[in-house]
Amino acid sequence: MDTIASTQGKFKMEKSSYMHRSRLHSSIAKLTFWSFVFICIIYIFFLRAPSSYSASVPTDLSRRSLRTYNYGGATWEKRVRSSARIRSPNGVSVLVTGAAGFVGTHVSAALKRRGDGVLGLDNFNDYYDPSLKRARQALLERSGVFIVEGDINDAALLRKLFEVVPFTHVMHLAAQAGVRYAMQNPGSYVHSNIAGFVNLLEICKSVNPQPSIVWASSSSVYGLNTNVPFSERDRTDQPASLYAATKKAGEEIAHTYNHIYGLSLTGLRFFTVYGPWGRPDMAYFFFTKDILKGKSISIFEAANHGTVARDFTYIDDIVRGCLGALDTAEKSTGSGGKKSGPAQLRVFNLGNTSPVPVSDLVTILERLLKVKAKRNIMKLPRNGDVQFTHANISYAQRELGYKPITDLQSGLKKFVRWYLNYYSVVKKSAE
Ligand SMILES: O=C(O)[C@H]1O[C@H](OP(=O)(O)OP(=O)(O)OC[C@H]2O[C@@H](n3ccc(=O)[nH]c3=O)[C@H](O)[C@@H]2O)[C@H](O)[C@@H](O)[C@H]1O
Repeated sequence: MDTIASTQGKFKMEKSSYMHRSRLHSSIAKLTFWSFVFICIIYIFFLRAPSSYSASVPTDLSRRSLRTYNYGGATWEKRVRSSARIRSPNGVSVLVTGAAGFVGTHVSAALKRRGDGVLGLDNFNDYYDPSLKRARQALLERSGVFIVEGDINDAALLRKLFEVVPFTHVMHLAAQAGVRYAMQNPGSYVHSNIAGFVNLLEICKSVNPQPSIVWASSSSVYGLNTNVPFSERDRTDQPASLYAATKKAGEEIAHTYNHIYGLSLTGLRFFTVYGPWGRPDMAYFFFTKDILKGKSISIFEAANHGTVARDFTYIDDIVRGCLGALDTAEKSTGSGGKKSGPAQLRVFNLGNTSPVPVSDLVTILERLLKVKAKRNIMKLPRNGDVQFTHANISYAQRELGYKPITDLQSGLKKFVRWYLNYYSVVKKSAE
């Protein structure tokens, strides 16, 4: 054997021509066989895959295309069940969408702490640094919360989750956030805040039992409203940004699903939520980063040097509001996609009731960071920002027992402590 392989020359070639031919045939047969096996494996792989594989159509407009996610299988189902298992006598089982997000992480952790079953869902998109989302995921994992990686537009995945766990509640926090980014990427707002929300509601209305749903609306729905403080009864038909318009659309969509299918729906209008593990696209967060780097920050002011202010609300207060909403949510009344009676439909402001000018926020940060900011005062750009927000929270106080207790100074102190610690650890581990 090794002489044939190693010897060159005419004689040897002639002598071995039969063997060559037979080897050639056997090689072709082997190649055909292995190609067949390979094609079978690819075929089986795609057949077993959830519908999101075939639905994966990336578009520039949406940015949030349905990526390929892996789910299914006995081990995966076991993790899902274990995460969603209720561990306290009056506990509930909650599917938290956007669980690797800022509010989602805090709400998931709080639910888990009190013994509720919690399963997270998040698509880990790159709107802001996904490594922060991964760090939040790791934090939740340590407390026993599993986050399934997937998109709320993936109907097959949502159906599968409800097959594995009959969730009593959905805390829907997955969304495309950010007021100003809507001008850069309008499609992502439609994809997540409208199409994604409708997809989720379609699943919720058809499963049995239907869950009760609490979801994140936004203070931005008040848009150009000038009544202060903003009350749930005020008009919300003048959104100033596409973000606000999609959240307002969400409120109307919620009305429809409540009306037709008997889904119990509670919308929460969050007012500029801030705190540890926050969102890097928000002003308090990137101001902190830029002040520490000695970079100048832009502070917006309205016409005629008008003050721009926000009703900044601390994350722990928001979490209490979310839990209050879940705890007072009544059951949905439909089954098999049909309504059998009127169901609860609510919208609440969750704010702090004390607006603070953005320039004061910067002064607090300067004190906490012990660094003077390089302030660049500029005109409020016409890209969706409103001049001020101010929540009237009496309805939430009455119905949910909501009572914010954190002023901006104390809340930012906790944020800065977290920020310095988190980024020193990240920096150290990168060295
Ligand atoms: O309540 C909400 O529903 C929304 O809250 C948040 O939006 P906003 O209140 O606009 O927060 P954020 O961007 O932190 O700007 C804070 C302030 O800084 C001012 N601002 C901003 C940037 C800048 O460079 N300079 C500046 O002065 C700016 O004019 C503003 O006055 C969420 O991002 C949004 O997803 C949504 O949840």
